[in-house]
Amino acid sequence: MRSPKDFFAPLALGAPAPVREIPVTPSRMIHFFDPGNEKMAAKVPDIAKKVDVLLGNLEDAVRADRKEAARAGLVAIAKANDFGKTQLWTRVNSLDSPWVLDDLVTLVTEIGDKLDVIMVPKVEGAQDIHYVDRLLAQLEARAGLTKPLLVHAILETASGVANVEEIAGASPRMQGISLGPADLAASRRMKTTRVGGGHPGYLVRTDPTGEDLTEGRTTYQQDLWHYTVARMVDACAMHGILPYYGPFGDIRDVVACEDQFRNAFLLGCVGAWSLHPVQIDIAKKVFSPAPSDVAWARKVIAEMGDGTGAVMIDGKMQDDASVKQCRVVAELADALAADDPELAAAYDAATKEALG
Ligand SMILES: CC(=O)SCCNC(=O)CCNC(=O)[C@H](O)C(C)(C)COP(=O)(O)OP(=O)(O)OC[C@H]1O[C@@H](n2cnc3c(N)ncnc32)[C@H](O)[C@@H]1OP(=O)(O)O
Ligand SMILES: CC(=O)C(=O)O
Ligand SMILES: [Mg+2]
Repeated sequence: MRSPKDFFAPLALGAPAPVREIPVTPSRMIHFFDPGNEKMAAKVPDIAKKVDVLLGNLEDAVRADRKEAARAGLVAIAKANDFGKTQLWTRVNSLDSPWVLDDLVTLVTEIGDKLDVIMVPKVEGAQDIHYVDRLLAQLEARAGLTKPLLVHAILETASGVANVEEIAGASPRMQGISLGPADLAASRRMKTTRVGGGHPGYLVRTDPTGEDLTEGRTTYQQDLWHYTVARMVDACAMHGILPYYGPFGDIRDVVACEDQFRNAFLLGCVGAWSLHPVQIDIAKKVFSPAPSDVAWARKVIAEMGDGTGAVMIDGKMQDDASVKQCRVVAELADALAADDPELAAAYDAATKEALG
């Protein structure tokens, strides 16, 4: 553990100083693509206009014999394009793999100035972040980078969950954490066989109403990921970094995908992954607050004045704690609306109606 006094010191001579605050730019969807897949790569310039984050994936879902092609493809795409405000991230291979060292050396030295965040899979504890932290500092110094790269961890091992608080605070580079439900299920020896989402067998049932135990008993499916997402959100909030839901693998089931994303949004996550173009608009819709919620938040803020005391608004008691929640929603809405005239108009129209 570094001394608090040294926490913000660069870890290599010539490396840029770490950031003091994680930049909070929109990241409602982290759109995954395989940079070695020519069909997908061809779509990237157009997709970049629709997403907050574009992520060149080098890890799982890229075949072993395509790892080098994916890495080279990402270098070529980054060099050939300027994605403007759309962030460019990558997911490198896991730290125990034969590819990760070349991933980091190549990407940082070739396109380190184009990359915003490096996603590290299968993080087990702070030691994994410390390793990446030092290596990145050395490579940043070699590449002459002036802006430090940020690090995002995937929460997808049982030990990662047990250590999530120390992972979140392991380095000033830590930008955020995503839930990785597929590898996490495997690591925990859960008996699911899918990528994220719920399971019909994970349920509670109402009490029996008579002798027949099968009659008249409603069942309610439960959220397999509630505990982990809530714990991840707390760890991230404690350390001033951003939590995300990860992938929803049933691409066809756009309805359940929206539900899973919304659960994460309500619990505090700022975004989720889109694996397929069809999931981009789902994430945009879910992780942009609804106009009616924004209008309500703005109304409470307006009526609460300096935020102290208690008032009744439409029959509901408001005080310091509820106005703080309203500020979270209103500030997020303002940040998103600043770059999206359509969203800004929807928020303003709903606010006008609510305020009369
Ligand atoms: C557990 C984890 O680690 S999750 C993270 C790792 N997984 C990933 O990154 C998966 C990324 N996504 C994909 O590989 C693909 O979307 C798949 C395999 C899920 C589905 O691919 P397909 O069967 O080709 O889907 P589909 O036929 O609907 O695709 C339609 C078009 O969109 C393109 N497309 C599909 N996914 C993407 C994407 N993520 N980004 C850009 N374009 C895409 C396809 O190439 C296809 O192009 P075409 O019309 O020119 O042929
Ligand atoms: C996100 C991811 O990598 C997983 O679910 O395993
Ligand atoms: Mg995984």
